[in-house]
Amino acid sequence: MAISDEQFERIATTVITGFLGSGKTTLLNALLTQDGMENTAVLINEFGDIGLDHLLVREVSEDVVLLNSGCICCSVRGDLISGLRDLFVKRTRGEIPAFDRVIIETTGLADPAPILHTLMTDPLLTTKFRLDSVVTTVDALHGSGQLDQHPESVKQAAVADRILMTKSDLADDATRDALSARLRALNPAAPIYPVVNGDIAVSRLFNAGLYDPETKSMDVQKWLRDEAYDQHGDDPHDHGHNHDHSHDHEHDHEHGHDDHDHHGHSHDVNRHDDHIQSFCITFDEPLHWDAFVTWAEIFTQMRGENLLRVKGILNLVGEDAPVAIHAVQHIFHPPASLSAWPSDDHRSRIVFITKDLGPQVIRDSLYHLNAAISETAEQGQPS
Ligand SMILES: Nc1nc2c(ncn2[C@@H]2O[C@H](COP(=O)(O)OP(=O)(O)OP(=O)(O)O)[C@@H](O)[C@H]2O)c(=O)[nH]1
Repeated sequence: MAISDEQFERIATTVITGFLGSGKTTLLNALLTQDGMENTAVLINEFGDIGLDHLLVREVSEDVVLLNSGCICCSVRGDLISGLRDLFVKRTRGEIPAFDRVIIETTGLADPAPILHTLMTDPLLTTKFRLDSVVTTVDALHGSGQLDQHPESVKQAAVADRILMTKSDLADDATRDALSARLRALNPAAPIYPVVNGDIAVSRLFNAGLYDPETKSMDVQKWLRDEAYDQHGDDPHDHGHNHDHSHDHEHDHEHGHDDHDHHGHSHDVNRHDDHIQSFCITFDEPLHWDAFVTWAEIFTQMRGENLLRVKGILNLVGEDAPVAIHAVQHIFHPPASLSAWPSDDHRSRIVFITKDLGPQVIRDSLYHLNAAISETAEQGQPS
């Protein structure tokens, strides 16, 4: 699925998030010593003890700008915009090296949504930078308690493309396994890598976005990973949840525990995280774009805070090729038109990680909106 080089001229951006003290700075320090990281610019909230002369490090403050809605989930970060713009201008003028990647480290208490919204919506940033991956650090020992007590910690795990279980040397097998199962239930598609002192190859963390710079194409299947989620079929009257947990998670954690289900999220674990659900909704019949847009407007306006992360590939009426959609809470990324289907599976598939919002209401509302628009379109046809 070749696409124009323009997409790849945009600078890949990785966001590192994770709870206070979960090892973000340790990770960043370790990453920056690896080969191939020489052209990386870093934006961090505090300088801390990072001191790498050859790198471009710039501090950003907690300057958050509320959009018209006045909602913190929908805010954009003015400092992030000015920080990235400033870096880009200096790069263009040759005042700093031509970095080809940016890493943004958030503060430990940050809700990552405003940062992602900023990268997804600011008109200048979206033409110069592309969100490549969200990497979330979770403390192997304290992560479970933090998920219980801090909603930001749950959001940080839910929006991740990659989860690093940091300080894996400090937790025993049972603790790591329980946390791993819980994280998998929260975010089935993100690979979970156990890490000690930030020691992980950068290649595992980058290139998680829709655009694959190695092949210069869009790798939808790798990005969507809908096979990792529970599937909810297209019959609105059949809400039997298919608990076929044939998930295919990458998982480096090898310590032979027979009592741990390495291939699925256990329902014992789900009970502890009753508010968060992850699922995939599929539609066999093509969708009307108007139906999807109407649905998206209603849900982002009314339930945006409950939509932690949404990704999908849509089969649209009248279109031969699919469209990729992507949202974080209230904000939808501009849809990306693909040139062809990635496989023979031409169903629309949308994966959701939600809070207090189940698949049935989402599925039914989109199904009925689509049916209503189909009916209207058919009635408008000359007989
Ligand atoms: N034993 C062990 N300690 C670690 C590991 N990773 C980080 N630490 C320690 O954990 C502490 C917190 O690590 P940081 O990297 O500062 O965590 P952070 O997420 O950047 O912290 P904040 O910026 O305060 O949110 C430090 O004392 C690290 O040395 C690890 O894998 N194993």
